[in-house]
Amino acid sequence: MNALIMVLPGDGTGPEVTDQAVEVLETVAELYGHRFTIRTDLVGMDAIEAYGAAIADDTLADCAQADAILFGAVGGLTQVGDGPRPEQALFRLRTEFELFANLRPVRPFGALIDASPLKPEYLKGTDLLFVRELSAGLYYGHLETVPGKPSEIRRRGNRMEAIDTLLYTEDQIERVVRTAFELAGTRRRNVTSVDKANVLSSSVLWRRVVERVAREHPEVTWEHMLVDTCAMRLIRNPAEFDVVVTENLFGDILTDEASMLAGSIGMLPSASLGSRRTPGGVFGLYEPVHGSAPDIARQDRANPIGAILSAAMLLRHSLGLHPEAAAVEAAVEAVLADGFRTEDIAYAGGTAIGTAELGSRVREQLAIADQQNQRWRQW
Ligand SMILES: NC(=O)C1=CN([C@@H]2O[C@H](COP(=O)(O)OP(=O)(O)OC[C@H]3O[C@@H](n4cnc5c(N)ncnc54)[C@H](O)[C@@H]3O)[C@@H](O)[C@H]2O)C=CC1
Ligand SMILES: CC(C)CC(=O)C(=O)O
Ligand SMILES: [Mg+2]
Repeated sequence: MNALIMVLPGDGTGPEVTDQAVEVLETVAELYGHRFTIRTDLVGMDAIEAYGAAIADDTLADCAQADAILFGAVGGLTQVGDGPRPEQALFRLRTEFELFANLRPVRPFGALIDASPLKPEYLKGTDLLFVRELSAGLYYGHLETVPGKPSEIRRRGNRMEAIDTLLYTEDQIERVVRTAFELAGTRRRNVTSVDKANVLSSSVLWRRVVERVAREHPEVTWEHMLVDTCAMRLIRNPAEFDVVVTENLFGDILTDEASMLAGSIGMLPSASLGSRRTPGGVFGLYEPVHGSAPDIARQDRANPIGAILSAAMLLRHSLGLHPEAAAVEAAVEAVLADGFRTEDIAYAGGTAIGTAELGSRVREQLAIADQQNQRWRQW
């Protein structure tokens, strides 16, 4: 198939891990006979320097032409003062393309079971999917798209105060909850909806919408759970969860916590999906769950697996290439089973290698699996 993929590597370790994911996509194209056109542009700090904005309008226009976006990470060590912030690139992309459903799967690899700080017996059977609402909530106070919704630091008398606004419409809740119930139907048919309904009005509305959508899906079991309880139960019994749906901020925090079930924040991929259809599926932005990790940037130390598994999600959700996506995941599994690890997961034993070598070993495994398949076909 032909596909146009927009690549936005960004800041810090973003370019290092994205390079590995792009090379994996190029290997998939070569082995499976696809033609992927890769177009790359600046986002984050370099874009602020070059274009005066964290993402340029022209870059957004190019993204609109693409089947999918592969994103690295944005952000620096220190926050810039009043000027544009690199993180605004993400918010503009999420808003522009109405990327409302952020899928973050957490499935610890067998070879890494000892890399998690949790004892192996607690991790047994863990396979969960977070569906994080991505288009609204506290993070969107500054955007003009929601008029009269303040987020600012201001003077009150001779002291300062700060305000952020948390706003959710019924429609914003309904579309993401519906996505979660539909996805649960393809898995173990269980949804946990996470909120803070004992305190927040937005959570009370969230619950009402969940109850309405749940009635349309009698085949799916479900429950409400308060976010503080969820944070605790994710560690005490992660295997009890199938699909977890929650609002933007809670989902951001809980998924960083859940990354440790997989051994490292460097392991988790994500897909941010909207509703625009592509020839193979749905348009989306794919990025690892971690940030720009400036503390280890340009040292060949970052774990590229979250980025590579994000590329696998891109193949599956935006291009409809399911066997290719599964082949990438199997190649990652094989590399880990062979004992190769970046330093963040090296305490599970094995051989510590750098970002680039891990990526090349995944590509090598893809080629080996392809040769084996060809041999099977000849027989
Ligand atoms: N999607 C994005 O672009 C995101 C951007 N950020 C931005 O990233 C910057 C740094 O934020 P932090 O709080 O430090 O979060 P972070 O996720 O970048 O790093 C947290 C810790 O995890 C480690 N880490 C992260 N990714 C890793 C990888 N692939 N392999 C091995 N270790 C890894 C880092 O070295 C660091 O010790 C900030 O400017 C923040 O705003 C944060 C989260 C997401
Ligand atoms: C810039 C941040 C809000 C991004 C983030 O932490 C995330 O999307 O996980
Ligand atoms: Mg985050």
